[in-house]
Amino acid sequence: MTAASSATVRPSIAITCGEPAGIGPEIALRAAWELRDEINCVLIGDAPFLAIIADQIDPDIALAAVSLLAVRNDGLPNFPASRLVVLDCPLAEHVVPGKLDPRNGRSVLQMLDMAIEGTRAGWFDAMVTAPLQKSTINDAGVPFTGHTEYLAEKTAAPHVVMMLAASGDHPLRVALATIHLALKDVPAAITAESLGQTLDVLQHDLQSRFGLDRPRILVAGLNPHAGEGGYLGREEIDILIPALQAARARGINVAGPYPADTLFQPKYLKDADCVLAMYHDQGLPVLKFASFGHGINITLGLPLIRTSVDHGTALDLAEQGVGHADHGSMVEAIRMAAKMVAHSTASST
Ligand SMILES: NC(=O)C1=CN([C@@H]2O[C@H](COP(=O)(O)OP(=O)(O)OC[C@H]3O[C@@H](n4cnc5c(N)ncnc54)[C@H](O)[C@@H]3O)[C@@H](O)[C@H]2O)C=CC1
Ligand SMILES: NCC(=O)COP(=O)(O)O
Repeated sequence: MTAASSATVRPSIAITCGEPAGIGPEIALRAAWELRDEINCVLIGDAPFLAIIADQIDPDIALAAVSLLAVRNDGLPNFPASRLVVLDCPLAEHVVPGKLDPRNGRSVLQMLDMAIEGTRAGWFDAMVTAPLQKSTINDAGVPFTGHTEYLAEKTAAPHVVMMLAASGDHPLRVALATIHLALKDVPAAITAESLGQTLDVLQHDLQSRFGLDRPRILVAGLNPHAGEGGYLGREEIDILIPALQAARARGINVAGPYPADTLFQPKYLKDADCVLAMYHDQGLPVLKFASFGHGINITLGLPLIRTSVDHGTALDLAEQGVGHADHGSMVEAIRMAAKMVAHSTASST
């Protein structure tokens, strides 16, 4: 039984604080404190370091540190909402805001490992991640592409999908057919099989985690003008159209491929639950233009709920000290995780 299975209990959500030299610790603390009456946010990070940042934000923020061993033995402690629980994940080195130190890279990954363990064990109902610096994890000697791929590997998820969502009642949602991939490798990665798996994951998770009965998915073409009848590329004719036909035959409400430059207009979007873009920089700039600062990054296809912010580590802001970063996207990511917990609980009962 997870912590949110009783309506009277605040959902417990793990928040990994991410790259310590970035804005992650600050936005995690600010958001957790703001939401404390509705959500039990458990921060995962270096407890003494977080205490310093908390004090700089607001001396009223009260933290209670617990060790992984204690939680493994006794479960999450039950503190009142006026104290934020910190699951201690010690850093290797002193942090200088704005200055990356690969010696802390492995601790950042340990935060993720703790969140995964705790979410799978039922200490947490979901996990939310603050941004990390992908290059610093690689500089620490660990090949790393992103949280999405790391979580897929650690949970043995066969196929995951990155989806970003704006906030609001009828939010724009943009999912990606390929994720962190060099542009030159994109065309070869788009196969009928991978597109079919992506559409299956989208359909499944939009139903089970978002409560949408029959989600309508619009698919962007890969090439300009969706290939212009084959004169500007054949991927639409050879791969996308057959994959969409097969998905329709499986009962998925999918349309396209549409030219990506015309698809993102209200006429098309008003009846859509999600747009599937073919690659990272085809879909995400649109979403970020529409809602930067309030967008949410969601990983679909995992055996757990994970959301994140729509931005990176913002070292330029961290370097200036606390008080410059907007924590709006973190608030939305935590709220979205809590909503997904509620939908998932409802759809499994
Ligand atoms: N979920 C994650 O872990 C993500 C991590 N990243 C990583 O972050 C690092 C830096 O990426 P960049 O491309 O520089 O993007 P970035 O989002 O860190 O910064 C881009 C611009 O947006 C501003 N900005 C970002 N977040 C803000 C906030 N909360 N409030 C106010 N302004 C904000 C920054 O000051 C900067 O001017 C990279 O290593 C990248 O991989 C990027 C996106 C997501
Ligand atoms: N552009 C989104 C991004 O890079 C975040 O990736 P991930 O760390 O959530 O996989």
